[in-house]
Amino acid sequence: MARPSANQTDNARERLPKADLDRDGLRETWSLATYVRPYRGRFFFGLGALFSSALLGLLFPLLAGGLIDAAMHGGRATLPFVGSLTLNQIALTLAVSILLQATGSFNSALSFHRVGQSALADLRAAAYGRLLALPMTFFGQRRVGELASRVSTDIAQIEGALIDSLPQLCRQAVFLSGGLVLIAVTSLPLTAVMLGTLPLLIAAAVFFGRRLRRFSRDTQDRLADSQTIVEETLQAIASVKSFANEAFELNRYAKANGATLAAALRAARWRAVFVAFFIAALFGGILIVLWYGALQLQAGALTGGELTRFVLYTTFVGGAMAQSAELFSQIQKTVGATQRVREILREPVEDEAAIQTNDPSAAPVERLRGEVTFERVSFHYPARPDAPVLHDVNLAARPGERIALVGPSGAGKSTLTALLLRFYDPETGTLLIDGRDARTYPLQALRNQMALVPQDVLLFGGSIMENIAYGRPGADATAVEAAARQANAHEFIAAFPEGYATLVGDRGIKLSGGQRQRIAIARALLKDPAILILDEATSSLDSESERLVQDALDHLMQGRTTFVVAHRLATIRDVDRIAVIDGGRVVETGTHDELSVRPEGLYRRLSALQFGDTKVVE
Ligand SMILES: Nc1ncnc2c1ncn2[C@@H]1O[C@H](COP(=O)(O)OP(=O)(O)OP(=O)(O)O)[C@@H](O)[C@H]1O
Repeated sequence: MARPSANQTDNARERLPKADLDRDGLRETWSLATYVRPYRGRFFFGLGALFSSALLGLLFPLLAGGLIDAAMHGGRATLPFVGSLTLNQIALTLAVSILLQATGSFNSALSFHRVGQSALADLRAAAYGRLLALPMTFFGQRRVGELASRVSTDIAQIEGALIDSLPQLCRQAVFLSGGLVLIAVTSLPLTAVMLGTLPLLIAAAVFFGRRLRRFSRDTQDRLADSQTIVEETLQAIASVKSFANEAFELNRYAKANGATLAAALRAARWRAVFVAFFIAALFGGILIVLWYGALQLQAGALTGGELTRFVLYTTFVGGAMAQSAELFSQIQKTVGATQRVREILREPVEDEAAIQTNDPSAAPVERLRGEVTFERVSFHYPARPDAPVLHDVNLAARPGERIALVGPSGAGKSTLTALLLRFYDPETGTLLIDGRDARTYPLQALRNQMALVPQDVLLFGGSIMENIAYGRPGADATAVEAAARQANAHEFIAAFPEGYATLVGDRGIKLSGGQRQRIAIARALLKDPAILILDEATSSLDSESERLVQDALDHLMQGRTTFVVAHRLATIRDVDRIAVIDGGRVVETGTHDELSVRPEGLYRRLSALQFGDTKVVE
């Protein structure tokens, strides 16, 4: 999946639902502390630095007011908590406090970033590890792309909370409580006047805030709609162009874009009204405080320095209050994001042992002989309990036997191979491998002895060497080359100027279907499995390529039990036995010759369909 851009992530974060701040939600969020624990030393150091710099910040109005008082009263002023100082001493203290404050801010910012990023890297790794270990059932019930982007958005939200919101919350809490205490110390009547103007501002902020949020969510939704159009059309650009539908798509986009603009303008009008009101209310409030303060000054109840100090503290308190609404909403979003990430971390994995040891070889199984027996196996996919897929399937493969699974589309061929790989377990009946119930083997160790050569071979972004070595991570260059030779891939690889270092995938060269298949065969050869599953490509290759692939497959199948999911009957002449599947049942088994002569047999009918009425595969 394409990595979301910063902008997309921000948009997605903007749209995250908020959770109720109930006890469970907060407990879930608190559980994130596990990820911070390894870095707790640095975390508490950062917290200490943060509180010190916030407290030093609170000194500023006190000293600034003191400067004015000293200037007006013979060069010396008496300050609460500090004592009597000269004008220059006050200025020097102020300069030192600013320096210390900057040092504290530097240390706290650096510590919170380090702790936050490290904890988040651990959380991302844990979430990814968990996702990889979840059973196929989980992926069958969710849209994987959506899931991946949701996890990355949720983790970005948590990251923002750890790095920005939490330190901000602490700083603002110091400013709010410290500021309130210090303005009350400065002048109680003036504090009462200031607090009197607050309810109006808070009510306005809540009223406008709700509307603004609704409008901006609306804008984001519409923006997402128009982005979906862009993504869809770019992904399917070949279809758009081949249908010459550029104008149609442009029109569709123009409508969605127009709706985004209309929503954005509606939000902008409210925002403008809000800004105008807030500025008028803010300055009005300051005017009232200043007017009353000036009266107090005139009456001699307050000094000029005290009034300055008071106004500065008021801006601290006001700023902290204004930020608290945003911080509160960030906390709500973070609680929601944590809950969703924790849901994934709690999902049961398919093989707990593999997760814990993180080492597939931890529970080794001796080399399997490759005997496979489906014994009265019935199965339905967990997502569709009402649609049975396999009914009472009996099928046995001797070690080294090659069995082709043929049958109409949707008959259940791939499902049988999915059970063999233990992506799912049978509903009833048993799958035996070397005479032992497949469920009793350690999952990773079992899969280590199987290889799947799929229809659509996925090559990872990286070199050809890395792509082949995927079959046995850590394999050396000689082994990779030997596998490539056996898979008839060496020649075309060596013909590239960069040979095995040639990059493939999104940023590299594009290989043909036949070349990709031979890479996949080399991968499987390197893995050296006892049991092999070939999901044959539906589209035919040209005859030369087909010969090379077939030859490579012959090498691969030697000495291994092989199940070939066959779509084209022409390619399965050499198998030992054919199992014909229809409607989830094995309806016929036998060799090509045996099945071709059964008068009413399904195989004979399928052959007739593929090769013309009279001709049966030879
Ligand atoms: N993940 C899934 N969840 C639910 N149902 C599924 C799933 N995968 C397949 N099915 C259903 O199971 C049935 C058998 O599918 P399966 O893929 O095994 O058929 P097939 O014989 O391999 O078909 P084809 O030749 O077209 O690949 C189909 O009806 C299909 O719709």
